[in-house]
Amino acid sequence: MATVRRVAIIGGNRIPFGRSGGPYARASNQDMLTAALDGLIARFGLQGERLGEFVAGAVLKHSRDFNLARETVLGSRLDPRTPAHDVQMACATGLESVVSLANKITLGQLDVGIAGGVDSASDAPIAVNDDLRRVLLRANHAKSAAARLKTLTGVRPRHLVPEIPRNAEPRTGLSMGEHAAKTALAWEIGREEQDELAARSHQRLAAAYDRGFFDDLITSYLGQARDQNLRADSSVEKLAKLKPVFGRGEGATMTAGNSTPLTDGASTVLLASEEWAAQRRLPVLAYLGEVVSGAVDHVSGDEGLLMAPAYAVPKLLDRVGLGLGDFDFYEVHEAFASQVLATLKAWQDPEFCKDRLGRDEPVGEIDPAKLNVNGSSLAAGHPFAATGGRIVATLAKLLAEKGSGRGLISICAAGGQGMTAILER
Ligand SMILES: CC(=O)SCCNC(=O)CCNC(=O)[C@H](O)C(C)(C)COP(=O)(O)OP(=O)(O)OC[C@H]1O[C@@H](n2cnc3c(N)ncnc32)[C@H](O)[C@@H]1OP(=O)(O)O
Repeated sequence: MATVRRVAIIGGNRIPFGRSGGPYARASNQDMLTAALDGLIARFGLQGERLGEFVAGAVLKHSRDFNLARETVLGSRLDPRTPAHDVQMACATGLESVVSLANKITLGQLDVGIAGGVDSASDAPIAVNDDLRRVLLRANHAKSAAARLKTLTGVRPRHLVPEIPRNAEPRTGLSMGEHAAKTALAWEIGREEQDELAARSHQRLAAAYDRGFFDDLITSYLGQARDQNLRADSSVEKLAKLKPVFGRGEGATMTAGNSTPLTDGASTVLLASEEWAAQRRLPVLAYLGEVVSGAVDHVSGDEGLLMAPAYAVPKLLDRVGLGLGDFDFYEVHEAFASQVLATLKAWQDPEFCKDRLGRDEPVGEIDPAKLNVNGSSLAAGHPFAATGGRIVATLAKLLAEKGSGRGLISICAAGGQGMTAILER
């Protein structure tokens, strides 16, 4: 018989995020995830322990990483008898890993585990094309060396063209930036407000580092002690000088400064039942509350690719009987500044709220002073699957610092999806 128990967030860890082709250019997903995992293990004295599960994922995975989480456990300081499995929900992978693990703790199926995520934009999986793969498979099945050689003589120059993963939606062919540019245009999101949001993200992340907020959340890695993308001196004036990179003509407002950079990094979060935490005398930072995922039809409908949270958050609020204003902190993943602003605008728009959400009143506004108070993905960078863990650990610690309260997480993801959750203390 299943029980239902609260899931405690005990702590998080990550490596500083690096820009694609930067300090981690030669590190694999497994290397980075192992570093983030071992950092967490060391912090909480879990060396040699057999945990309930390690649940993690990556968006860009090599075929050799068919169960990346399990291989990471085997290379880590955990007891190798700790089971592990992979999760994939694009940019929401990290949060989905947390939720997937938390559900097993809630149901009493296990007491403690670690969730995580990693991505390397530097080490993207380049594959051989389908034609060459078929020749190689035939050669592999050949009964003799001569037959194998004969099959291989069928290789033609066109077979050598590699399959390079494109940063594009499979069903539209547009990159996420191009999709976001269309949404920015539709919602009339201006350049200056995007640059303001981006500058604030950098300034707040720098301030959080300076006050030591990340001292126990980040393990230095390969000589990197802070997120490489962070520009403490960022300003609207500097950002205004950058040329648009997504969209066309006068309506193009999205630049390298108000978009997340391609990033490498990894994060982990320790979750447990309250009983386990109490037995270990480990303080609980916060508890995972309600969770809602969502998806929009960005292919045949007129929805923006990254607008799923605009739908999922109101559903989450209704489920728990709260208003948008009833939170102390809001962690809204900054895929692009324009994306955050379009989502906020949708919640204030009477027409969107009536026609799309079926509400008589707008969802409401978020106090900018409570939004991404320690900066977010525009400043830290966005190694796709590692962002959820970064956000959960940041928000849990903010709530622990405050002593009590409630925080809202909203993460948009490729494929027209999104994950939202509440943390409370
Ligand atoms: C659900 C989701 O999360 S969807 C989001 C998924 N993520 C993505 O799609 C990634 C999107 N990002 C990208 O594709 C790339 O990072 C791009 C296209 C935006 C930019 O790529 P690049 O042009 O290679 O960026 P690069 O780092 O070289 O920056 C371009 C210039 O802007 C400058 N710049 C970048 N950021 C800043 C900043 N914050 N302040 C001032 N200048 C900046 C750089 O210094 C560089 O200047 P330079 O040309 O004089 O050297």
